[in-house]
Amino acid sequence: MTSEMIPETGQFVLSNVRLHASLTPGLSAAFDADGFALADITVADGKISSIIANRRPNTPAGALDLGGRIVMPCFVDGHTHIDKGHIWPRKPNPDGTFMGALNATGADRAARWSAEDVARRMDFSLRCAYAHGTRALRTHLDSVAPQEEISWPVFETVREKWRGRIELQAACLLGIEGVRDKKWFESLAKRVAAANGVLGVVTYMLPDLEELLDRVFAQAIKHGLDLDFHADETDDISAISLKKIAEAALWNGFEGNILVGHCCSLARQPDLDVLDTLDKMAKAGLAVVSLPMCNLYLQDRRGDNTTPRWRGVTLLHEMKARGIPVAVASDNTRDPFYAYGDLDMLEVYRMATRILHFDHPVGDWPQAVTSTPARVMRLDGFGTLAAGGGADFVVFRGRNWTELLSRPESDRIVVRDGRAIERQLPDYAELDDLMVR
Ligand SMILES: O=c1cc[nH]c(=O)[nH]1
Repeated sequence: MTSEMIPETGQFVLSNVRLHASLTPGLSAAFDADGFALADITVADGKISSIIANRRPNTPAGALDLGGRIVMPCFVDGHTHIDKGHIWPRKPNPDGTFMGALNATGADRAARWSAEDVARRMDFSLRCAYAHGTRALRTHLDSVAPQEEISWPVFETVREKWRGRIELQAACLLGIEGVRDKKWFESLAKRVAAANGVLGVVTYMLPDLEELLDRVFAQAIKHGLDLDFHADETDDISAISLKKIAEAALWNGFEGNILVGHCCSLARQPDLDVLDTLDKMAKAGLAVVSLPMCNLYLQDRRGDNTTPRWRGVTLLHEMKARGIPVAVASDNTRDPFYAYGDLDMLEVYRMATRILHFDHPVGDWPQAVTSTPARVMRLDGFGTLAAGGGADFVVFRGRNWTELLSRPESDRIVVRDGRAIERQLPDYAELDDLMVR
């Protein structure tokens, strides 16, 4: 089976495909212990016209027999930084630490992030994401003055260019002390609202954290914005800004969506404190995105050649058990916060399975890279496979979890609007002129 075998137009049937229960809400079939069932997908004019259980001993005439290959809906990547992506060759992290990342990125941004530089690196990142099968992506945009005046207009142009291929959202990113400048923060919130964006800040412990959070919530309410936080990206057990966000959401009566990323320190805190925070998060309706690859890279790195002793990720299983929506996402790619990555959500899922134990049982963890981030991003119909929905899916070679998650699946077939797309990844050399030191 190759991409050329997918018809260019009209109606076709993909028979004997393996679908997961958590991603096919309308499918009535005998799912096995791993959550899979064999099915037939009919595609007509770019949409899925039916999905039915495969009960036939023989492939129906004219259908393509996929031999039990796994088919998943296109991915939704809910937390990325495509404004930073691919600066590593000109600005590596000197020691692999969080502070090393912050300082290196700040210096690079001030010196190099022109509109052209940001636009070209964003486009490069999106071509990677698209080729790997991503259909929607939220990026944070460093919005420390004066960068917001450059990156937001670039983002709006890039979003238009990519409409129909990748649905793009952006959230502003700044340390929460930036909110102390009320006038500037209000102007940023207006800019974000005008661009249909999401209001985001990075939270850590400050004496006036509660007051600053109230200002963030006030601006979100005033401008009708959803919220997206980076919280407690540290192993410091005294970092409890996640709990403060939940409390602020409750006392401000916030009704929009709130996504919180990282939340690393929670995994280091005593059980009773954790339970209290989880209760408040569930009550406040927070959703969480964990960034397993970036957390593994940055957390527990002391810069002294010692071996890391924890995985850096937050308590996703405990959150999920409380009904808190949980997702995983790419985060940074080839920048000082993470030296690697290619916006490949299958890689993220594979790494999450290993780091976070998305197995034994697999249950509905596949939703963490598909329908859960879609819900948080208010993207109806994304991240599931259903009759009437778009024919946007990825055909893998793997026929079970161990086959799917053991190889890179570089030859996967990505179908968008019923057609197999060209999956050529951009050449790094394209960015060489931007990487001169
Ligand atoms: O780009 C960023 C900023 C903060 N934290 C991250 O992990 N990445």
